[in-house]
Amino acid sequence: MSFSLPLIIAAVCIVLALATLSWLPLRSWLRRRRRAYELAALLPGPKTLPLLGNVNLFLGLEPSQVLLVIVELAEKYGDTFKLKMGFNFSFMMFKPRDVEVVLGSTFLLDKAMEYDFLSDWLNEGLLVSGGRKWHQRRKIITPAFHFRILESYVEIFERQTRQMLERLHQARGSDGTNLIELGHAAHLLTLDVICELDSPSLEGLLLVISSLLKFKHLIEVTRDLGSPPSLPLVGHAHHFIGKAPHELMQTIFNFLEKYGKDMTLKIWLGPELNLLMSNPEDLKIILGTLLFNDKAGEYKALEPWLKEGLLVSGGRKWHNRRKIITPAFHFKILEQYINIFQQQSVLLLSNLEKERRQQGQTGFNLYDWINLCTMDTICETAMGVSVNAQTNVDSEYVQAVKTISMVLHKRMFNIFYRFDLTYMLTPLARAEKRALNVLHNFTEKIIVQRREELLRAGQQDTEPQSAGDADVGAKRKMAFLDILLQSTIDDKPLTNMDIREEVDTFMFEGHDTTSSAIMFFFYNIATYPDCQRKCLDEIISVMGKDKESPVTYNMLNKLSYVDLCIKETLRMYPSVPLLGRKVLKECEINGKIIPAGSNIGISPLYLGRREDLFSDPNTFKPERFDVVTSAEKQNPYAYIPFSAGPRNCIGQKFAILEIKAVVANVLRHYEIEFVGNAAEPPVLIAELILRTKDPLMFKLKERVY
Ligand code: HEM
Repeated sequence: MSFSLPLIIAAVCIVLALATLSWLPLRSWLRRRRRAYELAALLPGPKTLPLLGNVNLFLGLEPSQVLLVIVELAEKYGDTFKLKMGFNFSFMMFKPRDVEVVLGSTFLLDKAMEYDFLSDWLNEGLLVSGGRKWHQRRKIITPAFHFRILESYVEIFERQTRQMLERLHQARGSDGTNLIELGHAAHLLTLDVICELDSPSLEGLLLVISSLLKFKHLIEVTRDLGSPPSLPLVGHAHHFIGKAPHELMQTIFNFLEKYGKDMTLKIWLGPELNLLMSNPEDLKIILGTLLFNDKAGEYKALEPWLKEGLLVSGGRKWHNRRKIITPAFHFKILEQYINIFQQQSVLLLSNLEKERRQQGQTGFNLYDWINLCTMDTICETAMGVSVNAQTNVDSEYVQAVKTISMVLHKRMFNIFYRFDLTYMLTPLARAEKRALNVLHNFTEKIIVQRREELLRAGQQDTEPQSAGDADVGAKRKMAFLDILLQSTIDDKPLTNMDIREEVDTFMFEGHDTTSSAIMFFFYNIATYPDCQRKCLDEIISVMGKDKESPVTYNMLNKLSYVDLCIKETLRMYPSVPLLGRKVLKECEINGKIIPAGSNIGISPLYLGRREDLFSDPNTFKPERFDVVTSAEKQNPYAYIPFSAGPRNCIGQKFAILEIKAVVANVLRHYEIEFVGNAAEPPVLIAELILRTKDPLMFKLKERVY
């Protein structure tokens, strides 16, 4: 058999090209192509040619004939058929019901490939752009088409029409017999009109007018919503100025009780409209659908650290990321983490033991030790390395996490730090910059290292070889980081920056929340000793009397009474006391008009303490969550410590397992006693994470059994 030279060269080129392509993106591309072929096979369509597909049907046709061919094909193959243009499928849809689904969808917002031809001229203008960019632009451009603004254009339409008529009159000739091309004249008219509208001064004016109109509209449509007395210009801001952090939340809750209508309260902070909504029926729409998927302005403070990570991002970016991160929380993966929970709990116990030995009469504050434990845990599970926070509190990374958490709280809740311009001049801004440097460098280093290890190993499930940093100790399985390193979006692997956003988001969202929950759990069972006893009995019956035996996934799943106590703790003390969403499009929720541009605030804390939703809400009653014995039926949108719906907490199962592992280990060793007045509930501060005004102090008594 003999081969010709061009054939051999072609074969070598193909082999080289395949070898240079990284296997992962190629595999994912092939998977997508296979899926596209499978789905396309379900639809009718004309026969295809190799490589060309159906391109031959349109070759050499005049534009007017293209439409005729499509109509003919529709007659032959029905309302929905496929065309294959080269390697890509196009689906032609003529059924109004299908068209409604496509055009009404919030996901199918990106334009077809054919629009790429426009991008040299229009770049990423409204017509061509997609995702977050399209979202933001559409929002600011929409008011320019308000009817009041359109009204001001009528004069231009009128003037330009008069000019066109003049041109037509001349073209008609003196005897009126000349033929005129009306289409061309109309084209010139619309060109003149649009150029006139496009002038920069008009743009500025439009912006001012549209802002005023928008503001007026906000006032009009929300007139019927309940609100406390307001002042001109400041709105309701004066009610909050000068209030201590713990008074702010109480003030809002009091207003809701007094002025709220249908459990909704309207608060104007200057020109900013905030709606506090707490009717579970409304929350079903807000949290249960993807209509309100964008986060409120307050989340901006998180962006310097988390950039566009899962917690902060919106639109398509959020959707793609959520899809690829979800498998990282599969129970098979969580099971691998139990060892880490156990090892970190043992370190916590040794720190608690040191404190216990010198606790004195006033006891000590458990929170800081718990917080270091949850920091170590999330770091090791998300990145696969330990920062040794519990044994090395002074580590640069640990200090940077603490600094940034403090900065975020201040930026979100202190008016002095709210505005970028004034904030930049404060020492806090400089501290934030230094901390961000440390955090970002650390995460980046781990990602680069792991990427290289994966590349070197040439397979996807290797253990890391070394961490190579003074702060970085043990090496673990890295399901979360590995999943991100192996994922693709639109056939492209995630960049180091993309991955850093998500790893940092886990670091932020995954440790303060859990430590707050563990601290309030200890507070509750310390002030309800019967519940503490029941927890201990259950722990001993599931895990035995050997205090040192490690917890397992199965054991944790059997701790059902502990589970009820965690649920009840999160009802009374939800770690995230307030959530916020931004309304992008005016809508109606159960009869209330919610205007575009307003913020929606939702408080899991307020909902959890409402008497009409939870009987005797200020009493710790874990049994209320027992589905077998309790008569109390929980509304899923009234109990929302992990939020609800498609954008709920992705880490909730992880969090519950971690809390159980820590409390089971601590309760086996110590009886927990609250030092303070148990009859006086702690004064709460509802910031980014729920905390108490004064530290909760505890004494630990060694258990002997
Ligand atoms: C008791 C512990 C926890 C509580 C009470 C909690 C609560 C919440 C809440 C209320 C949200 C919604 C936030 C919003 O809409 O603005 C949320 C989102 C999120 N949580 Fe948690 N969380 C906990 C632990 C964790 C842990 C351990 C992780 C990671 C391992 C985690 C990762 C996330 C992420 C990534 C999001 C954003 C999800 C998205 O927007 O799609 N959380 N969490």
